[in-house]
Amino acid sequence: MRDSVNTERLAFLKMHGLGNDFVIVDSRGRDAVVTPDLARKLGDRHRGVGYDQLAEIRDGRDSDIALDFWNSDGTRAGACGNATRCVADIVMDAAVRRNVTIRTARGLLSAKRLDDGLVSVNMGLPESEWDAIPLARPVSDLDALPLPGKPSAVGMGNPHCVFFVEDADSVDVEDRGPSVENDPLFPEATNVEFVHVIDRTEIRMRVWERGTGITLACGSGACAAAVAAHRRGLIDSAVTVRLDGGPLHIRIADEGVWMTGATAKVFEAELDPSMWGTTDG
Ligand SMILES: N[C@@H](CCC[C@H](N)C(=O)O)C(=O)O
Repeated sequence: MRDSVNTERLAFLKMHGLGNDFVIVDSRGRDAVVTPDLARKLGDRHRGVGYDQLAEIRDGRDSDIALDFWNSDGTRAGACGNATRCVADIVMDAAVRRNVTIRTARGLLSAKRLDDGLVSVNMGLPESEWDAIPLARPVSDLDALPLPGKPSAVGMGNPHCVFFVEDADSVDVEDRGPSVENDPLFPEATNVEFVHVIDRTEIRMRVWERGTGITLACGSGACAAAVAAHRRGLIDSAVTVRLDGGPLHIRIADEGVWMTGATAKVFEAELDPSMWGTTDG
């Protein structure tokens, strides 16, 4: 056996949801191709393509499609709300449909196109047990974690730590994000949100994403922020989350947390074979 050079070009699509940007690889009808190494290489904004998350589309068994998510540092993510909306957008377009079901590590999600063209996804019910979020140990109150600032912990298929601050715009996210992301209270690390309440239907949020860093928007983070604010009695069940990249509309319902917002295609391209290694020949 010797290594032979991979000559296959890998097609991908670049999309974004409010500036939260994604590389989308369609692996339906074949084995998965994304590895931690490929995810890291592709995620490099200088030597690769650059993205916040990579979404690999897989064949669905009990759903229309399945989705795997990767962060730009090569780690896996259990949920990615904006990438789910972006993929739902193109899958619904291709099938000339207005709804789609998507199997993710988080569970079975459903998405639909609204009359105004925006894509809405039901991100499921928030996790409210410490070991499902997950936290490293039980805490007496998920809305007053034993950390400076007493943030809230919310699981949306991935962990979130939501800080309520006076002014989200004046938080040094790059300074505060990484230490919370890697606090031992979060055995799988965490996404970190800084939020202030504008009124009962509007909040402002900035985010530090686990495995990626500062992003212009985070869909699961917006859901987590709304859930935390609602649990604290600060907002109604429908709220607009004002992110650096634009607004996301969140509605907390009995069947799950709905997230609605814009999606955009950027370009389609093919990855040079040299970028994605060798195969045994
Ligand atoms: N941008 C995403 C969340 C991405 C996953 C996250 N970084 C993690 O590791 O959990 C979204 O729109 O939800």
